[in-house]
Amino acid sequence: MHVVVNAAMSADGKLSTRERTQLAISDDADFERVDRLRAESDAVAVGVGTVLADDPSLTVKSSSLRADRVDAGRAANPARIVADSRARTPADATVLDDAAETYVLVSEAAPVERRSALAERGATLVTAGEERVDLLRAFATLQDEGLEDIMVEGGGELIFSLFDAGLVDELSVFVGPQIVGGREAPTLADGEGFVEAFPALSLSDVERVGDGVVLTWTVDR
Ligand SMILES: NC(=O)c1ccc[n+]([C@@H]2O[C@H](COP(=O)([O-])OP(=O)(O)OC[C@H]3O[C@@H](n4cnc5c(N)ncnc54)[C@H](O)[C@@H]3O)[C@@H](O)[C@H]2O)c1
Ligand SMILES: Nc1nc(=O)c(N)c(NC[C@H](O)[C@H](O)[C@H](O)COP(=O)(O)O)[nH]1
Repeated sequence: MHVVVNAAMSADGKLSTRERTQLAISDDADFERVDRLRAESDAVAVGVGTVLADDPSLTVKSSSLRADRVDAGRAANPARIVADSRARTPADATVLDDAAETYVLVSEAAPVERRSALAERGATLVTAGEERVDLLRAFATLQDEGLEDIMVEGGGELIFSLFDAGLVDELSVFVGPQIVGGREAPTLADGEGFVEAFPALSLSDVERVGDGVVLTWTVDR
């Protein structure tokens, strides 16, 4: 399995505002790069915080990239993965529509009626972990399902946990030309934070995009 985290942050490192509502940091050129990354992936993953804040579709926007996938014998859109310990994904969330297959990763603590509601909407549930999703186990199950190339779009809570679990192979970040500020605003890696054994990165690419820059690192092992 190969896991790429991709996100967009302001010049001061924020993924959105202190109100945690969706904020377009990427410009059109960067959203096109994100679309190409999605099109290359078997699945696109987010945390339920992002589903609740943004209601994303996580589909490939370019019809020619979707057609290329179909020509290659793949589904038009990559699968979608939502890490959702307590099955809080709303039944009417866009990620549950029929544009792509959707896996919801839940813990044992997810209420039965919430799980049933998601299963009724066609989601495939993967249960791993007691209170919180055990990402190592859940991702092993996804690999058994044939998902090899995973793109993670955020948010900061999920990204921190994936680094903590040693699951990230590559990180690409668009750093955009604005200041957002706010000590409560989400950053690239939130969660508890590391105080030692910081994941170390090696820079593999730097690309100017408009007034921003895309930084790509591989994660040292
Ligand atoms: N700029 C960007 O690239 C970008 C990308 C995605 C999200 N966002 C923004 O980020 C914010 C949402 O991010 P967030 O950090 O609040 O939520 P998140 O999307 O990271 O989701 C966190 C949730 O994931 C679930 N989860 C399950 N297992 C987990 C585990 N092992 N570790 C951590 N979480 C686990 C939990 O229920 C948790 O509440 C929104 O404001 C959104 O707009 C920005
Ligand atoms: N690359 C990127 N740049 C941004 O400026 C931004 N705000 C996000 N945010 C990621 C988040 O998951 C969004 O909700 C999805 O990018 C929406 O995806 P859709 O268009 O609904 O498919 N991602």
